[in-house]
Amino acid sequence: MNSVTEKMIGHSPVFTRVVNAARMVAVTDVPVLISGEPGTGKALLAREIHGASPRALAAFRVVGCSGVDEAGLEIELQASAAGSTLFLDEVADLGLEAQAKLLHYMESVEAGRAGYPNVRILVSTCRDLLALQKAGRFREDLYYRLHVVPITMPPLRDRTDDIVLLLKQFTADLARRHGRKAPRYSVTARNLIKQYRWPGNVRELHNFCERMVILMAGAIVQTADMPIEIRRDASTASDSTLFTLPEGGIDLFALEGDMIRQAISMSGGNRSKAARLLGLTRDTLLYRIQKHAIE
Ligand SMILES: Nc1ncnc2c1ncn2[C@@H]1O[C@H](COP(=O)(O)OP(=O)(O)OP(=O)(O)O)[C@@H](O)[C@H]1O
Repeated sequence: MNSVTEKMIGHSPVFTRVVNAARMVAVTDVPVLISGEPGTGKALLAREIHGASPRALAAFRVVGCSGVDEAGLEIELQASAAGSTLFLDEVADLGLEAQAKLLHYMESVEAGRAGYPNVRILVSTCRDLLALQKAGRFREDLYYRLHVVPITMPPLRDRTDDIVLLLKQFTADLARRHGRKAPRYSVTARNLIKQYRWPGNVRELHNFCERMVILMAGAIVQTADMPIEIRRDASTASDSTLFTLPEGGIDLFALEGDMIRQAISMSGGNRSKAARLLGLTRDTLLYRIQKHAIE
């Protein structure tokens, strides 16, 4: 049996937790509800759960639910063979009648009714299913039937530890696929990549790597070679001026002392907390407290 981690790249704690949950649920028959923003890897995880399950040798069928009505769903459900896995992508796009059909199907499979072969259901959504359920747009009974083991794929901005790993792996794989020499990244370009919020998540990072492999094969990617949205995001996030120096200048030493006093007071005298507020290590803060002779 394959491991769930085989194709899924990531080593951040939040990602590892997801993979561990997927590994545990893979060996069972229960439905899995995979939520998360677009491009976070929901479909890939569903495929990996199937691949790590005792059903790995049977079919894995994907049905995109957008535009699928009750009759369309019925056809898809009937086409699923015993022992296979059916992945319903964007399940919240099913209308209420189709939802009723799915619920009835899942209940019938679970009860082992004649004409209902043993098919495992995995679903994904990028919507807030609970909110839809409360708004009357998603059946409550179906919600709870699907909600046995919910797994939430974290957005890439919450697993920044994985960005460089994904960048390296995607670059190497895509360079091989396109028969190009992999580009390398300057330190500043790499920092921009780490700071960017990646609203399209792993898919956006993958597309970016592909673009760079094609356009910058064998070269060193500099800031100027990066897409405008990545440069713009970083300039608003970190490169922008934090504080504008007045024309008459300032007393930097006094300002530093003042900031340290404020941080100590804000943290109720806790030196570690104060250091965190100032983005310093505790040792550096203690050194500066001494330098400013702060009590
Ligand atoms: N952890 C990962 N390791 C390697 N590749 C990944 C990972 N997560 C996602 N990908 C890749 O990113 C792309 C988007 O993933 P996927 O289609 O699974 O996302 P999704 O959440 O289902 O997106 P959508 O909601 O838009 O359908 C795919 O090419 C997938 O192979």
